[in-house]
Amino acid sequence: DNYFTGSKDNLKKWIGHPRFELIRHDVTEPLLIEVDQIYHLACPASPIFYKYNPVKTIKTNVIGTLNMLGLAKRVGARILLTSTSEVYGDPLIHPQTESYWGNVNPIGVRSCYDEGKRVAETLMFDYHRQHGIEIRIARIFNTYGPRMNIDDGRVVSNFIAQAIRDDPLTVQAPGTQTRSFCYVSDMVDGLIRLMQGDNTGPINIGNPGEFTMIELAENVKELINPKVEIIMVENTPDDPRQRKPDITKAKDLLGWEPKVKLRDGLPLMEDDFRTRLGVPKNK
Ligand SMILES: O=c1ccn([C@@H]2O[C@H](COP(=O)(O)OP(=O)(O)O[C@H]3OC[C@@H](O)[C@H](O)[C@H]3O)[C@@H](O)[C@H]2O)c(=O)[nH]1
Repeated sequence: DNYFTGSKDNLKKWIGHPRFELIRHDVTEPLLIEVDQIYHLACPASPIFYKYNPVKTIKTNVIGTLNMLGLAKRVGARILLTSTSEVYGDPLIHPQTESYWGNVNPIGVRSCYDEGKRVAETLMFDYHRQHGIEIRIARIFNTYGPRMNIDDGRVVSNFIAQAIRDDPLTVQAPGTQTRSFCYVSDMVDGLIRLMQGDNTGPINIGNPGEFTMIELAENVKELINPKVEIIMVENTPDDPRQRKPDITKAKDLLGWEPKVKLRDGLPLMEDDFRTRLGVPKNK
């Protein structure tokens, strides 16, 4: 981790464990270690963070992926890339299947991330075809859960922190745009199955339960703070209008299906946020 968005606090309980090693490193620099498997997850994933230094974001996706593929080639490791639902851009087919090539703006403010991940997928397949590297590609859909950075900026963490702090929930206009939210433990289970299985992917890993941002705000209000206000604020450019994974491949090839529904996952995240913010439930 280079700790650009991550936190050592999240790993406190593992530090000192004989089977755990933490290295401060940035994947845009080469890394020489001995490994059997590489989960290449490095890249800021929240739009506010990946847009903060777009040149660095694209370097992470291109040079970082080249470095990790170089490592995989040198030691003969299998490598898994966490790609993203953002490779579908503002999708014109719904739900999104892996065979859809996407509708992406190549010069927009999100391009450092969505085009960056598209190049990362290309590099993975070129190393596979040219050098016989064993690859796995997951296309992750919106994911949430405990231990997310409270100021991460993504919608679920924003709404939960706002509800706990009695601040208005900021729905970005028009509020009818949709997302499908996957709980973190389901995501981890999907990634491990993909790594251990025989399929290169790309495979969508996400929860097909689809919500508008207004519906998400209403759920957070009802479950966490019925008195909180919901307000409409300005959106950012190129915000995808709809997003929902087709998970037929994940079900058929990995035997994977998400278990945690949004209304069960939100309170688990609320508990963690309340502890870290120091605001008990019945304040
Ligand atoms: O406070 C907020 C924040 C966000 N939103 C809206 O919520 C929706 C989701 O926004 P987020 O910032 O959480 O995430 P996005 O879907 O834009 O991007 C994410 O996509 C999938 C992953 O690859 C990444 O985690 C991230 O890029 C957007 O429509 C956004 O306009 C709000 O309504 N209010």
